[in-house]
Amino acid sequence: MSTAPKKNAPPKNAPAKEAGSAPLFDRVTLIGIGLIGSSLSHAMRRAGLAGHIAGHARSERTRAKALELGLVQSIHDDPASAVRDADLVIICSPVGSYAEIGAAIRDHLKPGAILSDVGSVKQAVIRDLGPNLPDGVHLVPGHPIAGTEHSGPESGFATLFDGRWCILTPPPGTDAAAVEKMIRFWQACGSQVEVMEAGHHDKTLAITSHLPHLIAYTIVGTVADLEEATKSEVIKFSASGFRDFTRIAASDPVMWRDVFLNNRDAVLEMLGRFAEDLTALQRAIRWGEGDKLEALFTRTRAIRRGIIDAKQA
Ligand SMILES: NC(=O)C1=CN([C@@H]2O[C@H](COP(=O)(O)OP(=O)(O)OC[C@H]3O[C@@H](n4cnc5c(N)ncnc54)[C@H](O)[C@@H]3O)[C@@H](O)[C@H]2O)C=CC1
Ligand SMILES: O=C(O)C(=O)Cc1ccc(O)cc1
Repeated sequence: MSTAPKKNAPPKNAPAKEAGSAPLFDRVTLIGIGLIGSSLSHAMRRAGLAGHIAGHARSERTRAKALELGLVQSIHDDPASAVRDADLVIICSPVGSYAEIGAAIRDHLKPGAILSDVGSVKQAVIRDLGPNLPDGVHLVPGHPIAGTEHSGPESGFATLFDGRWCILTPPPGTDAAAVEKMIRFWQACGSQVEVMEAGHHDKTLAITSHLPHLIAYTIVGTVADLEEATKSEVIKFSASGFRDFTRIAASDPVMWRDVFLNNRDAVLEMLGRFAEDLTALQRAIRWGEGDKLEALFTRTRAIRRGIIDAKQA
């Protein structure tokens, strides 16, 4: 019997919804209905967070799928009509699309509405969505640290955010009640929430998420460039280490292009440090400096054990 958590099980750490209590938001609009947008719909419906979920998707196929799967109660081919009367708008598309979406929706947002997102970088989001927002609209950017390598409206599931962090990066001076409401929203979706400054978020995620993805894309690309006979042997005998890299390197190309283009400075800074450390390892291998290799591998093993212990605590 499988011991994996059920994908539609109630969240462990979310407050239970009282029978008959009003939803947190009367109307929520999702812009972009892929992995994260569809997972949010599942999680919101599980917790009864929205009176009505509206959606915007560019393609006819995604709009039809979103209705068929019951992810939205209304679907719009134009973002401006999708956000009309919404109390909460969550942009769930690649971050490179935000400037265009912001320009299309800003004059149609309801006074008092919260504008949020799920993008993997945060300073660029404030840069692209913050200016020219109407008075009374509250920008509360967010980033769930939860995902998979899959994309599209069929790939979402209700438990994606359970027990995972969601980081909120409201710009200084953001209405405290709007931030508090988004904390409650994400907790009800199953997450633990941390509020942090956007620049700090981008530096932290550059090393914990963006660089690991870049390394995975590189190593799988290196294998792809090997001559055919060697490549088929690599695939045939691939140990789980390489297979883990191939999973990460199967992540959405447009989404990750936009992450690297929009967190350029922090990624380049971490990449520089990584390249120096890699060169030091190369040198240790060349000169047979086993003590250096063993000392590093001992330190990194302790980090892994620390992560596992922290999860179990
Ligand atoms: N995939 C992951 O594991 C995670 C992704 N994120 C962030 O979530 C966001 C969405 O990613 P996914 O759901 O994974 O991607 P996805 O590829 O599954 O879905 C994105 C959807 O946005 C649509 N889209 C693109 N440009 C658009 C535009 N101009 N207007 C409206 N829709 C547009 C696409 O057609 C697609 O349907 C990204 O910003 C990403 O950085 C955050 C955490 C985890
Ligand atoms: O699938 C994985 O291993 C991930 O790392 C998912 C992920 C991708 C991007 C994010 O901004 C957050 C989480």
